[in-house]
Amino acid sequence: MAACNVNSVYSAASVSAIVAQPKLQSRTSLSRYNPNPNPKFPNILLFSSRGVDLISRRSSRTPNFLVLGSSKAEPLRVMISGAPASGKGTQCELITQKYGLVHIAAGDLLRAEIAAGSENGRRAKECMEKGQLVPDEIVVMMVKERLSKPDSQEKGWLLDGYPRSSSQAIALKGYGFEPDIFILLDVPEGILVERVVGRRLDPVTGKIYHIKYSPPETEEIASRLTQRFDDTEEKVKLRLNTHNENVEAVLSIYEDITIKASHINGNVSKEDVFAQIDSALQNLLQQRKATSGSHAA
Ligand SMILES: Nc1ncnc2c1ncn2[C@@H]1O[C@H](COP(=O)(O)OP(=O)(O)O)[C@@H](O)[C@H]1O
Repeated sequence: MAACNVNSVYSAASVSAIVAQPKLQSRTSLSRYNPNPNPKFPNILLFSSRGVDLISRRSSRTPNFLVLGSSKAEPLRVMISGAPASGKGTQCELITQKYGLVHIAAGDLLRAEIAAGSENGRRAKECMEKGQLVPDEIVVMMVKERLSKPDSQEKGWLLDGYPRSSSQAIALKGYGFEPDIFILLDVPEGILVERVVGRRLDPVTGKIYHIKYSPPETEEIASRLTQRFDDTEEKVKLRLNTHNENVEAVLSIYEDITIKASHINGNVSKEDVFAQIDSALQNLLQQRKATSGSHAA
């Protein structure tokens, strides 16, 4: 499904312009290494999605390789997706606590833009009111800029609610941002609407409550809780439709790195869902260790 059309400002040309400017994100610069001191035994460059490692041949006869320089442990790059109220926020909190990643939520970036009163914010709100996707020309640049900041580059990132369409995935890939893992929170649809309609935010602490399942601790907190403008039954149904229309296209792009963290009947606790995610992330780190070990061998 296409993004929402706001005042006809969305054009295919603007998106292809975004996609057509690939920029290789290499965290290891070749200039960091000394030039090969012995041209008789040429250096070997090992290219991988993790950057560039320089390997020098010790002798032309012995097939031993000495790793002279390798990029320091790469931070994790994680994408998380799921229907409205599938628990992305809760899982993101648990993931960032344990793995120290920078949490970047596309919806939060858009709400900040609305709060800032910008033209992009005004246009985004029109789409969000309808439960539709905000045009790529607004979202892609916002996410790309946040991912490019030094904290995301150094600590790694957890991208929440992006991409929501194949064009968003392709645009980000064009800028050199690709995830190590794509997590899909799989929650039965029946429980989602109830979760959304009862969801409340404490604007002071940022904590999310549910009036029935996770009520505020005190009267004082209860009196200041707010509700997101799109957390009504009518709007969540629209958002669910949008999610269902787009999820398969996005999944097909990340098929080989997708894990589904499942709520089965909706009865699984947040700790159990996190355990599934945690185990997938640990496996990924183990695999990396094994791969870097075999490079050094
Ligand atoms: N990647 C995105 N592309 C386009 N629109 C988005 C994107 N992320 C969020 N939005 C807009 O913001 C709204 C709220 O998103 P979010 O805060 O993630 O909540 P939800 O859990 O309902 O998806 C979405 O319904 C959509 O209109």
